[in-house]
Amino acid sequence: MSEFDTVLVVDFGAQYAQLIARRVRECHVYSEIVPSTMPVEEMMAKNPKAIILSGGPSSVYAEGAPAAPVGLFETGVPTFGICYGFQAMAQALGGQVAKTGVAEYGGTRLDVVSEGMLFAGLPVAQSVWMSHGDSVAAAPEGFLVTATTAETPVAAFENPGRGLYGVQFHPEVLHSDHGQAVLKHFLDAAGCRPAWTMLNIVEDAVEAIRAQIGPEGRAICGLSGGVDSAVAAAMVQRAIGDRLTCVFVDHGLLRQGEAEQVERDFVDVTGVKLRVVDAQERFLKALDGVTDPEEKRKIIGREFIRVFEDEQRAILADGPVEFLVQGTLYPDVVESGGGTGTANIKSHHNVGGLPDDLRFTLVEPLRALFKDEVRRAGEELGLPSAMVWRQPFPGPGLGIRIVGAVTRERLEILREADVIAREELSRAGLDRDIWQCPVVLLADVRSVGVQGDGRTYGHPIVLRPVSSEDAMTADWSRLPYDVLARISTRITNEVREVNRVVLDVTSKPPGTIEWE
Ligand SMILES: Nc1ncnc2c1ncn2[C@@H]1O[C@H](COP(=O)(O)OP(=O)(O)OP(=O)(O)O)[C@@H](O)[C@H]1O
Ligand SMILES: O=c1[nH]c(=O)c2[nH+]cn([C@@H]3O[C@H](COP(=O)(O)O)[C@@H](O)[C@H]3O)c2[nH]1
Ligand SMILES: NC(=O)CC[C@H](N)C(=O)O
Ligand SMILES: [Mg+2]
Repeated sequence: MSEFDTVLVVDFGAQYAQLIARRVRECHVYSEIVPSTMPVEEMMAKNPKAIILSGGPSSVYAEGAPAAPVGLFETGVPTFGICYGFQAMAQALGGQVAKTGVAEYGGTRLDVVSEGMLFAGLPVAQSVWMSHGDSVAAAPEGFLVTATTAETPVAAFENPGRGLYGVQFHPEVLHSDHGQAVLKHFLDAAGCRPAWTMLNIVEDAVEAIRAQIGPEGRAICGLSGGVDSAVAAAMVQRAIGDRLTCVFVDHGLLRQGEAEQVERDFVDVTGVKLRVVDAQERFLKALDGVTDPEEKRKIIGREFIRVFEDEQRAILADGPVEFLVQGTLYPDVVESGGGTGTANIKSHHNVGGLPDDLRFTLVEPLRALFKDEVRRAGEELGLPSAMVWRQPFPGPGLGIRIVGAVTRERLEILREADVIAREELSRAGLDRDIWQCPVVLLADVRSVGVQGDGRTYGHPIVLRPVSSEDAMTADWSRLPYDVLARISTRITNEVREVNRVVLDVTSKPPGTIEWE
């Protein structure tokens, strides 16, 4: 008998497939992801103790929609359907799935109507995270409906005799109150033993990097001052020492003080070789007049690589550089549409924004991880906590926080508003409470104001404070009113052209964190 049990996550193109796998691993059960197109015999060859069917962007009744793997429910392996997986299970077993016309996105109240196995011992009313437009209208025969919501009469069902369970909500996201307990109940019901332990992420990664780059290879690393690139750089430095050169690109889309922070928090601590490139001119020129978010992202992704190529040539004297290290995380990959059948939500500059003619071999030690796992690795590597706990800032920077074309003047306005928001949030001691607070300039929107007894016709600034664990889902942060008031007053007083400050009160889903 194998030392540990395996759970397969069958991926229907979910945003959250890795998250499900990770939650299973947190229950000390080994888990891996397989595409929904894998034949059942192949799945069975992996000897799974349980199977989880993921969510996905399709509708089960649509032509060409991925179906539950043929023969799966006859194998006797306990199976848990989540969202699309729940709908696919219902359909395959003779239930009904339909578009009810009412969608649920974000936090939703769930009422447990029958405890069953999944909800044993849990509160009858709980808050869960939903993201669906289709619903199970009728459960298959022999299934007990265990939960409902105001809009979804069949929000969970089970048939313990056959080892089949399903929920419409997403137990894998942290915002679902008892999600992890529900998942654990399924794993227990399936007889999975908590015998698997996560091996040391850092040591494994360093070993893999050494093997990939080889004894002579050289690498450059895009270093942004953010936690992901810092951790990736520190791992690579540990693996290949001074054959690594870091490159910080000032693309003109940075916030105030960004460059200084990289020097202070990272270079001083690690002694890594750093080159700072002033590339403002080329980025702003390439972005001139561009308003489409995806186009902006692709341009920024391409220009980053062009800068890295210039650096590749510039340091040729020390020997050729074949490898490019990036702090790519799993959310960057999945949102860029990088899973099997996964929708493209936005092209992250470092994944979906890469040009086709990339002349580097990528080194991405964090590609399967989530931010909080990366932070843990950063602490293990001994990086300073200011670095490890820094709030994320996207690579395309302020370029995707100006809704409209990017100009120097607009960047200046946004930079001034951003620094005020950050100052006030820090002063109120809220830095660790919120995940990040994008400050967005609606450059093509104007509204009427009255300032100094005169009429103004200025732009709105949007505050987007969110709480999150891993950026896959988020909720808007309930900031104290007096902090919001101070930020609003200061921005409208101190930043010319801005006469209105608005608060974004949208969760993710349905909104993403950044506006573009
Ligand atoms: N200004 C920059 N100069 C060089 N490389 C950059 C820059 N901005 C981003 N990158 C590269 O793109 C990768 C992805 O950016 P991303 O913002 O997701 O990560 P990060 O900046 O390292 O961390 P964080 O998410 O905490 O901001 C980075 O890890 C880094 O390799
Ligand atoms: O390096 C990055 N390159 C990008 O292109 C990019 N787009 C979004 N983000 C950051 O990712 C997290 C999730 O953001 P969204 O909810 O907007 O997709 C949030 O933390 C965002 O700030 C990016 N980071
Ligand atoms: N998140 C999901 O799996 C969504 C399933 C399906 N596309 C729906 O909207 O209902
Ligand atoms: Mg960043």
